[in-house]
Amino acid sequence: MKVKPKKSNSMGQYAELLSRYLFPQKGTLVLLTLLLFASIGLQLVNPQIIRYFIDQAQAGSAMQPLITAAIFFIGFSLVQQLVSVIATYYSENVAWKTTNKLRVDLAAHCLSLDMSFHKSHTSGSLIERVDGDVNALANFFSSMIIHLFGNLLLMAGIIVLLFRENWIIGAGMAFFVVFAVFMIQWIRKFAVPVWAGWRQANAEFYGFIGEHLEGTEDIRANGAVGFVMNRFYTMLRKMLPLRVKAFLGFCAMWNMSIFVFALGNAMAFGISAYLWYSQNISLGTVYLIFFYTELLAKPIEKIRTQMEDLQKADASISRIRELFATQSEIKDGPGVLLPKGPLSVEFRDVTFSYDGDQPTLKGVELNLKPGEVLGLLGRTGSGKSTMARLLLRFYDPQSGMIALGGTDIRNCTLAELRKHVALVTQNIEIMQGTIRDNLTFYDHAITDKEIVDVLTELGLGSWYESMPEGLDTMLASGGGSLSAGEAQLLAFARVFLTKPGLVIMDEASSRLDPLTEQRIEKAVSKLLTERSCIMIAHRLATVQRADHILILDNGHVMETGRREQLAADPNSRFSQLLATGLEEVLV
Ligand SMILES: Nc1ncnc2c1ncn2[C@@H]1O[C@H](COP(=O)(O)OP(=O)(O)OP(=O)(O)O)[C@@H](O)[C@H]1O
Repeated sequence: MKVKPKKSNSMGQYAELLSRYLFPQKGTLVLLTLLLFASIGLQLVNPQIIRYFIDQAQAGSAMQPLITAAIFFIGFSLVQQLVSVIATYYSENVAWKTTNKLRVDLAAHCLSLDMSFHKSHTSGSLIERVDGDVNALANFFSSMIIHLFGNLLLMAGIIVLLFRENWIIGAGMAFFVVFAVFMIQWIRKFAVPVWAGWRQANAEFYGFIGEHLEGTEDIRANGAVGFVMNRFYTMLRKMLPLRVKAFLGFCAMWNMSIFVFALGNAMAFGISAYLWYSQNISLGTVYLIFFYTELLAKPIEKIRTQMEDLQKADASISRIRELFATQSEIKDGPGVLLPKGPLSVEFRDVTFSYDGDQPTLKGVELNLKPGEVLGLLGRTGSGKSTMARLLLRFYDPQSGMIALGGTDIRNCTLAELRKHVALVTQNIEIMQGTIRDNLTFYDHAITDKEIVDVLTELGLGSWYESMPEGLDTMLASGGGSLSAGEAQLLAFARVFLTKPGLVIMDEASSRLDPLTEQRIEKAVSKLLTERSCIMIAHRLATVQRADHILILDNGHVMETGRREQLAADPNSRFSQLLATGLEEVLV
């Protein structure tokens, strides 16, 4: 897996992301910008109406102009509310559509990455990327740019209008804006790091709870509940001072804002009082100045939070770009198609290592004819599952070649290869969902009749009939509602439905009850007809089905040959295994 070097986010990268995800929404963006202008205009106009109202009332004017002004004021206020509701609707829409597209792209990219990537990244960290970081970008996409620009415009509009009233109040309030931004930024320097510390402690705490809830069975079985609780209390104790500090920091920020804006109001009142006494402005204008000063608080606060969001978005963009830059080493081949029906399997001098250091498979050779069954034997850790992983191209060997139906598997696309090769492992994943979804993996091309036929054929007919809602019956995550045998048979049913040419089966090594074993034996017989099969065998009965035997020892082929021949040769390792009993020797 290659990771391109990380670069800091330049404007170009922002532009790239915006043009790719936001540009398709340009119509809505134009509408949002227009709504924003309308909202700014309405916010600036309303105080002017109040000023007019006060001045007219003070001058003892007739009722009619006052009523008209009041109606205009109410009308504009209502329109402003309406504009803000419509703008919220559209900005949420843009945020959802753009981030969803990004989420889909990231999820698809993660799924396309090879196993070494997934082994080195926990599912939690991927969820954090695909959802957490993308959520952090929602605001960036939906409104940040427009609102940042809009708030700057509103602030500039207020200052310009104040200058229009009187240059002293204009200059005074311009100074106040600079002072307020500086003070709020200054106090943030102290408050933000304590918040970051608190969030980090929080993330660790939830990670701890999640991990230990998942491992509840092991913790109880090992009598470790007391130790875990001890650690839990220790973490809580460490969190208290962080929480107190974080809230004090928050309080300091909040109080600083109130203090700064109170200073602003005091200054506005002071200047207004002076101008009013010197008869430079009317009482209505005093109110106008007060109103605009109050209105100034909003963009200053908003610009501050938007700058914070921009910092968060910047970190998320870096992480998302890094993930997109991670490329899978397992690439689609030119697209050669595999033949239909049972596939021959060939390993030619295959050497493979997970870490590029100690080889797990060394010079492995195998020749299996179409429709034959290979019994793959070897001690735990000898490399049996690794051979299966190479056949599905979860990894590629460092040297040698693997062919199916005479085609080098590196020449097929991954989708084509995985359509023809099915893997049934001991760990059967049952997802929370209907029986249908669990069997078809959401492939709507598979009909209900096909599914029911396969279930009946595998001896699951009466089990299926007992399901209250048929194929729509929900199965619990992890297959809690199924017996081990039923779960195994459902895994076989999945394979039957995909109709592969090669089945790789990692046989369950644990003993099942005789009845279930019998059902599984029958199902395996059906599974093997008209298919090639590689069976990682743990039971004598299974080995008896094999045409060919391959025994691995520490990544080497220790012995290989036709089963009858090896069984007949008293010196072969296989005949010794048969004599001793497979389970005792191999497991
Ligand atoms: N993802 C991995 N990264 C690094 N090493 C691995 C990885 N998977 C397996 N190995 C190592 O490769 C060797 C072979 O593992 P493999 O799973 O193929 O053995 P196996 O014969 O199938 O064993 P078992 O019968 O216990 O399943 C082991 O030493 C194992 O520790």
